[in-house]
Amino acid sequence: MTAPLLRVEHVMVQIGGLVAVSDLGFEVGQGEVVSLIGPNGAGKTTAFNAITGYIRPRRGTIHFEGRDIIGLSPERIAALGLVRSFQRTSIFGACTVLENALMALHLRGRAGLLEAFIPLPGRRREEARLRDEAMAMLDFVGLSARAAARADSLAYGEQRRLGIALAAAAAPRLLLLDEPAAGLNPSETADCMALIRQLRDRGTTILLVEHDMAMVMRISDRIVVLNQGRIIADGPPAAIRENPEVIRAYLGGAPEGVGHAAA
Ligand SMILES: Nc1ncnc2c1ncn2[C@@H]1O[C@H](COP(=O)(O)OP(=O)(O)OP(=O)(O)O)[C@@H](O)[C@H]1O
Repeated sequence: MTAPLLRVEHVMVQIGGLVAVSDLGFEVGQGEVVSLIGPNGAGKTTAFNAITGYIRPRRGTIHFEGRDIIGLSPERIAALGLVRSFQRTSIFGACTVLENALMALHLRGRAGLLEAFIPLPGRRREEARLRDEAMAMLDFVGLSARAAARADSLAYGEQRRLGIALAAAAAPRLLLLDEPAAGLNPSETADCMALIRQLRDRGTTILLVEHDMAMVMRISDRIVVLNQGRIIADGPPAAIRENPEVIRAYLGGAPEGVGHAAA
């Protein structure tokens, strides 16, 4: 058996005096789509922040491709291939969709300072190549027809897709998506699911936090359930749906669709 891409063990995070996550432990294997779910305040965002280097855990270990990443900066972690989705706010609204895509490719570091030293014909070739790559990326997320539009003129679902495309531009090994379907209508959610599947098929492993249970049940290979800062279940959707502790955790004002009792 190969080592998991991500291994989180006994992670404890304190925010102020409060224990936001008490004992987090789960793995994400290469090529999987794993969802992290749980009622409000369960610790999902905190877990994402710890994995991506925005919060330092008090205890525990986080290994990415066998390497301990606790203490590394978010930029360093991203450079290793563990990337978090850009939120809608990180899209430059006043720039065109294509310009946003080009900026994401530049940030990836292929182009950049070095470019200034390339002789002009070479630079033009490099620019044309990047443009082609940016267009291919927009085509991939179904936005090539909108390339010349200002990003803030896109519909909400399109902006979310652009956000995912910008994160995917880094060609990450593991992509963390924070509520990719939030605020989307059913047809936009279907597009978002198709996009996640395409990313997985291209070799990107996906870990997502999502409240849309219908989507989580359909898209996940495995679901990790957090409640009050600890893991209460970890397994394939069919097992999670039937898990009494999960159903209990969600009863009383939880997202619809977990388990038959809550449905
Ligand atoms: N900046 C903060 N200051 C104080 N408490 C915080 C902070 N961030 C998180 N917490 C607390 O830590 C716990 C876990 O919160 P977290 O945001 O990780 O949960 P979540 O599962 O992402 O919730 P939601 O689904 O509502 O986004 C909660 O009790 C929350 O109140």
